[in-house]
Amino acid sequence: MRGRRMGVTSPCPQAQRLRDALCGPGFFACDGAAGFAAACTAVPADSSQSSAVASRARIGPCGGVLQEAYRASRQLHAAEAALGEAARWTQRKPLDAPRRWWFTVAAGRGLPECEEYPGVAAALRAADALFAAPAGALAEAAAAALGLPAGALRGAAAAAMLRGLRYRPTDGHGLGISEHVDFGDFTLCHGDGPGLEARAVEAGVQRWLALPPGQLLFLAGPGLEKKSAGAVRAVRHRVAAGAAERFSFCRLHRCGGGAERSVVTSPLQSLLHGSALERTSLPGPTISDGRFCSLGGTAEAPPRPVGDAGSCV
Ligand SMILES: O=C(O)CCC(=O)C(=O)O
Ligand SMILES: [Fe+2]
Repeated sequence: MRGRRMGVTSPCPQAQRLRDALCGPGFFACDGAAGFAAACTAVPADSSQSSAVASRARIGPCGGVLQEAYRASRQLHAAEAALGEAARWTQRKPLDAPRRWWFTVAAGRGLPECEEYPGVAAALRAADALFAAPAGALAEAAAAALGLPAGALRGAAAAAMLRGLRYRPTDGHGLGISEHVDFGDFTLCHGDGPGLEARAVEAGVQRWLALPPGQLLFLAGPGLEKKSAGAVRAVRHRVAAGAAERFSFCRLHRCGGGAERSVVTSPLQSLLHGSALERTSLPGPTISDGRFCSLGGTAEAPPRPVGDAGSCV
């Protein structure tokens, strides 16, 4: 069933590319989603800097909402860490010797409000909305590209939960999160440093592929696998232990959190493409706005090399 075509008639090149990525690896980098375009990956972590400064450098100075969200996440995690077992907003795993901590932003769940952590809740809600916009566009585009009934993935962007994760630095042994698939239709991830790895199968050989930090990454989930009758496979992924503290955001879509409602999404402002993954000869889609076929010329835009910081310093 894997790679089976799903009854799409004359797909536009971008929809074709999206379908190839979904039915192939199931994961890809989304380059150019509004608010994520400025994320920089070129500045390597400098061991002479504090991890917070190094992380900021990797996110880039022009990340806007995202940069504020990472600042808020660091602030919340630091405050919670100081509380130890009395922490109220974060969970941790493993319980006895935690390697990662996370808090959740979702409908019906509280966030630390103003007096306690000034600006934190607002920054995290803004981050949630930042992820929701490309999620809505991707849900529509993926349904169309796969030939699923219109609206098959509608509501996924709203029924979501955003996790703000922190990984402690390690001696490089073990894993921050062991191998798993997420729940829901798909996950969008963004990390401030390396660590996230996806299982890729090339020529029948499986290997762990390091996914680039500082980029918005799409990972197919079991919901999409089921809805596509196995044409798309949920992506197995894990987080490798790293020498630097790592922060990330992951938004899981249609995962039972939040109310089902249709969302009106703003179009993606420029390109999404799989540049980082193309380096590894895995296909990645070139996607423009929620309709995908409307900007035909952009499909030919050359891939941006990994680590190209663009206008960011
Ligand atoms: O931190 C990451 O980049 C991935 C986290 C993850 O896989 C998860 O929370 O399910
Ligand atoms: Fe995950």
